[in-house]
Amino acid sequence: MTDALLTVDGLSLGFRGEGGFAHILSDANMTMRRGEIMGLVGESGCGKSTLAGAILGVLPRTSLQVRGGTINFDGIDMLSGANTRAQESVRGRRVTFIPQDPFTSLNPVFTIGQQITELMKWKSPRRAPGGVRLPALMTPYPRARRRADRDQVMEMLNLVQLPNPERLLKKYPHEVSGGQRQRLMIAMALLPEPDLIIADEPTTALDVTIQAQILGLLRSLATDRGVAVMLTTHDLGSAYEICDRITVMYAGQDVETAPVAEFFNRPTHPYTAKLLDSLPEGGGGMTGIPGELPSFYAPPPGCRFQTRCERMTEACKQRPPSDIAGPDHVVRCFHPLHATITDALATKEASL
Ligand SMILES: Nc1ncnc2c1ncn2[C@@H]1O[C@H](COP(=O)(O)OP(=O)(O)OP(=O)(O)O)[C@@H](O)[C@H]1O
Repeated sequence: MTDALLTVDGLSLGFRGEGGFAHILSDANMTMRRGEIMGLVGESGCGKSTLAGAILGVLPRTSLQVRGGTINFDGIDMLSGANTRAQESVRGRRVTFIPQDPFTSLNPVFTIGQQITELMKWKSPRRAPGGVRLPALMTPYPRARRRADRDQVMEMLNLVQLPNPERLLKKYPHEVSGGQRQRLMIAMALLPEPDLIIADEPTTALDVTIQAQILGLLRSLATDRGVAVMLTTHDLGSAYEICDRITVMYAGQDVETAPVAEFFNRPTHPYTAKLLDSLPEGGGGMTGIPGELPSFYAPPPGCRFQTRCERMTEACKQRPPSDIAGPDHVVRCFHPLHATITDALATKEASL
C-alpha cells in the first residue's frame, strides 16, 4: 500500500513469566494511513495496549521477547536494535501518545507549565534533530526557541479549549479536572506536530458526558492537521463516531479490518458479528460473548476463535486461517459471513 504511514506485519511477541512464555501477539498485522483515524477494538486482554506499546517502544525490555515480524514507520524499522537513533527521532515526536489515565501520566510534583516546557525542550518541532548529545542538564534551550515554543503552547491550549492558559500553566496536575487534564494530554500529544497519535482508551477514566467532547475534539484537531490517530477502545459506539477504519483484535491477532460503514453494516468475521450483537442498546462496552479467550501460554493451533465459534469445522482446528482480502476489507477466517469474502476465499484456496 503506497500511502501507509505505519505497517505492522506478522508481529509475534510475548513475555517470559512464571507460567512459561505468554504469546501476547501472534502474527499481528495492521496498517495506518496518513491522516486517518483507526479504531483498534476487542475484548479486554486481546493485546490492544501491547500492540500500541510495541509501536511506542515502551514494553518492558527485561521480559519482552519479539519472535517475529516487523514494525515499519515511514520507512524506519522500529524493532531493529541497530536503528535506535532513528527510532528515538520518531518516538515522542513523530509518534506521540495519549494515555488512558491523564492523572498518572503527569508528574504531581511539577506544575503543568514546567512539564510542558520540558516536553517542548526535547520534542518541539523547532528542535533540530541529531547534533551532539549532551547530558540533559547541559543541553541548551535557546531563548528564541523557548519564546516561539511558548507561543505555540498558548495557541494549542486555546485550541483544545482550556480557559485561562496562563493560570493553568502555574497549576499542579491535581488542581485541574479530569476532562481538563485529558484536553492537556491532547495538546501535549499535538505540540510536537506528530504524524501519528496513539490514543490508548483516552476517555475511559472520564465522566460519560465529557467523553464525547474529548473524542470530538481529538477527531477535529487530527483531521484539521492531517494527523493519523490509532484509537484503542472497548467502546464500539465511540469507534463508530470518530473512526475511518476499524481493526478487531482477538487473542493477540487482528481478525478483521474494514472501513467503518462496512464494518458495522457487513461484519464478516464471526467474532465481529458477536461483538456487535453483544452491544447494549445505544452502544457501550463489550460483554456477554459466551466462552473465554484462549490461554496465552498454550494458544490452540488453528483459529484462535474456534472454541467460541458456531461455524467451527475441522479446518479451523488444524491450521490458522490466512487473511482473505476483499477490496479494503480483510478477514482472518475459513468461514466468513459474507459471500464476497467467501468467493475470495474459494478462489484463493483453489489456487493453492
Ligand atoms: N509485561 C507483561 N508481562 C506479562 N503479561 C503481560 C504483560 N503486559 C501485558 N500482558 C498480558 O497481555 C495480555 C494482553 O494485554 P493488553 O493490555 O495488551 O490487552 P488489551 O486488549 O489492551 O486489554 P485492555 O482492553 O483490558 O487494556 C493480558 O493478558 C496481559 O495480562
